[in-house]
Amino acid sequence: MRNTSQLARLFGANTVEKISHARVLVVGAGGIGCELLKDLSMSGYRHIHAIDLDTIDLSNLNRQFLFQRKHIKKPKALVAISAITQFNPQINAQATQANIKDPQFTADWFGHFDMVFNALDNLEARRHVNAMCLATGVPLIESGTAGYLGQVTVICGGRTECFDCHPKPAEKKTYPVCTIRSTPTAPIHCVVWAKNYLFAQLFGQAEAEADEINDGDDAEELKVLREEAQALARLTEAMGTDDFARLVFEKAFCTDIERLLSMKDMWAQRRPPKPLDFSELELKSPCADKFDPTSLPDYEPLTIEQAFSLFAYSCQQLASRRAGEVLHFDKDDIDALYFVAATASLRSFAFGIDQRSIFAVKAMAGNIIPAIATTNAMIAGMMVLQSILVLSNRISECRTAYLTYGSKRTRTITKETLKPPSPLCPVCRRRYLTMRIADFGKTTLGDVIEFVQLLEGQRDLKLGREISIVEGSRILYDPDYDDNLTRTLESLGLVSGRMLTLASEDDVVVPVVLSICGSREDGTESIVIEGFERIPEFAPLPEKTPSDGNNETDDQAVIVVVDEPSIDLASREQDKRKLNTQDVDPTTGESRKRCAVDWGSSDKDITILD
Ligand SMILES: Nc1ncnc2c1ncn2[C@@H]1O[C@H](COP(=O)(O)OP(=O)(O)OP(=O)(O)O)[C@@H](O)[C@H]1O
Ligand SMILES: [Zn+2]
Repeated sequence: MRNTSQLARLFGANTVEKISHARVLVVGAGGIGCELLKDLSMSGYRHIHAIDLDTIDLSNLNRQFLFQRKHIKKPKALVAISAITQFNPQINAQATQANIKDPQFTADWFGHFDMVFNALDNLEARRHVNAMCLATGVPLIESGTAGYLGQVTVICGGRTECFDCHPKPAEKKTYPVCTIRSTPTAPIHCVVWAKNYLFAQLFGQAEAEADEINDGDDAEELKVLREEAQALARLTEAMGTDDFARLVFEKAFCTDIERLLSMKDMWAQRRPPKPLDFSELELKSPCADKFDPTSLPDYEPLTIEQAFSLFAYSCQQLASRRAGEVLHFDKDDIDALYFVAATASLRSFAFGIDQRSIFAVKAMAGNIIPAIATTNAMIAGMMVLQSILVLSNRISECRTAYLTYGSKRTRTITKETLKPPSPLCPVCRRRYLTMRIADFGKTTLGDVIEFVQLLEGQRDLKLGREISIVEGSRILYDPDYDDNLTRTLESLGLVSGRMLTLASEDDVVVPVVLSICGSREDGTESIVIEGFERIPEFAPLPEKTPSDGNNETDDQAVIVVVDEPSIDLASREQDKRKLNTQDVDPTTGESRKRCAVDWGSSDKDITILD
């Protein structure tokens, strides 16, 4: 760590003092999280809590530098915290392996931190942390990266835009390694396998690391990886010979599938795959020399014979090029695309999965964005700089910063001032209230409802009489479900710090944080409500017109679309450009950027074998 005098020269002695006392939470110890934890510990932060639900994977090691091979399968948060503690033994860091959305992380728990850093990879968790920070008034530093693009912003409830002030692009799906390697069930799984595994292993950079794998905790998994890499390495020796296509085919669509079939348990509840027969298909298909790939339909799924011919043809083409260069998949490289389309199609035939056209495969394969360590490092650094401004109460100097690359802008990093909360934002418009309850063991849900209805008459919560009460995804009460009315909050598992959502029939939402108040001095009220002074003053929402599809009124109404990438490449390109260009704020008419990255993108997850 830099010594205190160096830090004081950089940030000022007062700020260094504040940094050393600040309690900060880092959510996510992956690509950005590892860089961030290292930077925080090197910048004088001492009270750091990291949380991550995941364990370390072989594929994380190329960019998550706090992790080593011996840590595979160990919890990310724990290993990351132990690594930064070695950099600076004076820090008082804690780690938790858990989902940040778990109810144990109550509003009270969030409220104990001075600042929260999001280093996440999905929209849902980001939105949750955003809501918790707004509810508790804790500043949030939000971040995201996608390939060479990155973004950092600061969210201070009531003062700045929040994460939900503008609709985000739909979230994309993540793919566990075993789905890709062993149990594909959808066309995209086959495309990811063809591109990231088969193509990369055969024609990309030789995979040296598999040879260095040591036996350890996860010897089984590593052994299989090593065997697979070695078997493919042996095949590349046959590249350029007449046998090459047959050997690849037999390994990928016969031997490997037979190996999977031998794991009987795996197929107890699933349809087992069928190995494909090279000789049988060879007899039915024209040989590679006479085959013309341009005769294939671009927009229709291939037949198995067409897929086979395309496979043999593209193998031959790529093998002749591979002799002189290492190949990288590029959706515009026609040989590479043909190989991926053909092998994805053959795998789909083997596993009984729907077929996709070459055009659709191009869209799917082209959408995969690699995670880049340098981008993560730059974004993490910017997060720390923003955090120091927040701690010094210089929020007005905080900026949303964008990292761009390859665009026409001359600067790689651009910034823009923070905007006030959007009057249309369903999350910022909420009235975050605190309900103080004297005794969770005595107060019933019925008491709470009675109290809210009384309050409605006095304070105009805009909930009306027909309210429902939800905790997370659990419905506790609605007008058609009153089973819990006589149950105490304690018996419903509600403890201090949990957040209840009160919702009206018209989707007006009032989040209420439960809190214990002990016995009240006057001994009269068992429930009181606080926080009205924090209610933002927004003008009423304009009447909705039928074309206003975008303005959600409540996050419970949001459907996170999990779909495969659109096959409309032209509009995808337009969408991508939209993400990076100036846009007009509908509420102020001002020109503004929306975002540089896809906040919900988990595409990095599918570069499993990079
Ligand atoms: N709800 C959540 N609670 C806690 N941690 C989460 C939650 N959602 C995601 N994370 C963590 O956020 C981190 C995001 O990091 P990153 O985007 O680098 O993903 P990764 O899984 O480490 O890498 P890759 O996906 O490229 O293999 C991950 O470690 C992930 O486990
Ligand atoms: Zn908002």
